[in-house]
Amino acid sequence: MSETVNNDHPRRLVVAIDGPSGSGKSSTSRGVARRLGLAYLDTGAMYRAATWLVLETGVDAADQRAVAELIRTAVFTISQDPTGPTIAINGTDVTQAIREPRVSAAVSAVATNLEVRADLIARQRSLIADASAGIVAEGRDITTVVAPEADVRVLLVADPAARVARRHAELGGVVDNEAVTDQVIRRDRDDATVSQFEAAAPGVSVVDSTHLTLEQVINVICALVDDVVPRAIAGNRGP
Ligand SMILES: Nc1ncnc2c1ncn2[C@@H]1O[C@H](COP(=O)(O)OP(=O)(O)OP(=O)(O)O)[C@@H](O)[C@H]1O
Ligand SMILES: Nc1ccn([C@H]2C[C@H](O)[C@@H](COP(=O)(O)O)O2)c(=O)n1
Repeated sequence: MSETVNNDHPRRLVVAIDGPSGSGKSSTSRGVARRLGLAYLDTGAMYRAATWLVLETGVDAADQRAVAELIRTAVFTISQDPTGPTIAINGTDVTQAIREPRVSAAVSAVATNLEVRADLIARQRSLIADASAGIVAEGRDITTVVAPEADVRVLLVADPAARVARRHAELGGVVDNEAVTDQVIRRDRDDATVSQFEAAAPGVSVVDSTHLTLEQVINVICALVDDVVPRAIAGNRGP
């Protein structure tokens, strides 16, 4: 399907999207960024890359100071192209490796390390500030902590059953339900101890994707952008 891209923005547009696991943040954010000609930042990928490094180096994930020190000195290299985002840490491309179940199982331990959070939040703010053509950034605390001043702030939600089913399908239906439920529901419970993504903060629009196709969700968010920054996408909607 061809898509019309508009990058003739009247000003630098920042779109912030938060939500629980499997709500569709990554797919939706990439679609919105593609349609509006914006960069794309997957902040979850940064926590995953940090976790990959912890596992790779054998640092004890429970040793919060050691983990924080390891990440503080790490170099992240991130491509913000929504058609093919990549991430490397200390020179190793981990774009695929960070999706492995061992990383998904361990990531909350790193993402709930408050020193690591402070470090990655600072890096994310700077990446957003440097995105000269504007950006769609997604995660758990973008609307509330990383970029509360974003032009458009969205909390993307979906019923837990839909989120587990989506993740199950994404993993080819071969991973047992208990493991998938752990990846989605248990991880949300742990992550929610440090970020507020279960209820919308004031000024944040809730979009429920349970009964919407991906295309419909992208349309809803582009319409929210249109409301806030009319010239950003006027006349440039994709099919
Ligand atoms: N509106 C939708 N309808 C049906 N399936 C969807 C929809 N949005 C996304 N999906 C599918 O659901 C799965 C999870 O989507 P995605 O990875 O974008 O979610 P996420 O919120 O970024 O998850 P996580 O936070 O765990 O990375 C993917 O397979 C994606 O194709
Ligand atoms: N801004 C963010 C982004 C992500 N996390 C945590 C939550 C997840 O456990 C992990 C990986 O995210 P995902 O790729 O599943 O979206 O990182 C966070 O705490 N804050």
